[in-house]
Amino acid sequence: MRALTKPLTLNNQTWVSSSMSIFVKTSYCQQVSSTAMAAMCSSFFPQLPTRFNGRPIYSFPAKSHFSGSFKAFSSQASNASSQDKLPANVGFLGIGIMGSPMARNLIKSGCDVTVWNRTKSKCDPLISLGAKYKSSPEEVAASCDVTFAMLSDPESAVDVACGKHGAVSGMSSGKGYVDVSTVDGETSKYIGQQIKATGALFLEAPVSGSKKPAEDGQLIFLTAGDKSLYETVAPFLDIMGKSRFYLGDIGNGAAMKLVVNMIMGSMMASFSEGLLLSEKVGLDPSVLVEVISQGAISAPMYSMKGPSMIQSLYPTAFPLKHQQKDMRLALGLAESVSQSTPIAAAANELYKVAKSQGLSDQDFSAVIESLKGKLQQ
Ligand SMILES: NC(=O)C1=CN([C@@H]2O[C@H](COP(=O)(O)OP(=O)(O)OC[C@H]3O[C@@H](n4cnc5c(N)ncnc54)[C@H](OP(=O)(O)O)[C@@H]3O)[C@@H](O)[C@H]2O)C=CC1
Ligand SMILES: O=CCCC(=O)O
Repeated sequence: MRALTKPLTLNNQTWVSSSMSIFVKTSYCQQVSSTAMAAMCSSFFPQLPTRFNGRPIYSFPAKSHFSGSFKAFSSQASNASSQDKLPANVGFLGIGIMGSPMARNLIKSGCDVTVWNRTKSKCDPLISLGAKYKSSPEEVAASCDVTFAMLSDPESAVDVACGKHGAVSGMSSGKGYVDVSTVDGETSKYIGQQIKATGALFLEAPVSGSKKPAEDGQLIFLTAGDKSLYETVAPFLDIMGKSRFYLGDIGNGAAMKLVVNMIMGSMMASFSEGLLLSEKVGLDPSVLVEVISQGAISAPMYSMKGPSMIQSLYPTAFPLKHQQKDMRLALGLAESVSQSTPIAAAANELYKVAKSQGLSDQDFSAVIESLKGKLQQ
């Protein structure tokens, strides 16, 4: 089940996503049978539509007493045929903070998953859950219908896809490669060209959402590339995520992701300044976090990260080195179209300072430390 992103017209009525209503779709990975769900919904809300694109949907008020493992239903969801043609084997390359829970959710949903990671030991928990292991990206790609890759940066994404014993060597017609790493559009296009030269299909699909949404299967996929591969892998995206966007040509998914993370990086830098300023003028920064949470600039990020930042604790969900990489790539994107981005440029400098302070592997909220350093000088 996933959030409706556009109005949906059914039975001559328009249904929109709001705090009042969500739509529910049944799928093979959910824990309540469609019959049971249909019975519940028609019993409580007999006036609501029950089919979309030939598939059953169920709708009920979001604040009702229903709970469980459902996800919001998107107007961008695939049609019935895409879910009828589930590829048999799924590969997953890159078992880091994000790759590990994403692959785990695929395994737990009953998919036949084969994993590889540069540091093999990170695969062990997944192997004990039933995953297969291959000793190179090439072998994973050769043995799987669809292979996902979740790697650090452009360099590692290219290396794992196109390097020696890379995924490209195992690809062929009928297969698909889905790169969910955050990279720039040029890198994505390069990887896409190499994959497509083998006859396989390519989709870029970076994600919005961090460690916890990855664990909860609540990521937001920003996809672009081969539409037929998008349709084919939609069921897998729905296991790992709560919504998905198909944005057209390769590069658009990467660009969307970089713009989102550029905004996020600037927000975190500004929030850091505010926390430190409040403290310096004698205010309680915890109260600042509470005040922000009740107003128009409220964001989950502030409420989640603020309390630990006040204690100078930065448990890693999104490594600072990756946020700085995204700022750098976003600034490159802006440069390519002569768009002025002075706020992001200034924030990027703070992330660079934080990296030089040895904070690369801390959470990106550790950027606040770069400002403490300046204040002490
Ligand atoms: N963490 C987050 O909140 C989010 C991260 N992202 C993006 O997802 C991607 C992965 O992030 P995350 O999981 O947090 O990062 P991690 O640093 O935890 O994982 C990075 C992965 O890339 C692998 N890797 C790095 N360099 C190489 C290389 N040269 N060759 C082969 N493998 C390599 C690592 O292998 P090894 O284990 O051997 O080091 C690891 O599997 C990044 O692009 C990030 O920007 C996107 C959304 C949210
Ligand atoms: O790329 C990382 C994104 C983190 C998030 O969306 O919370």
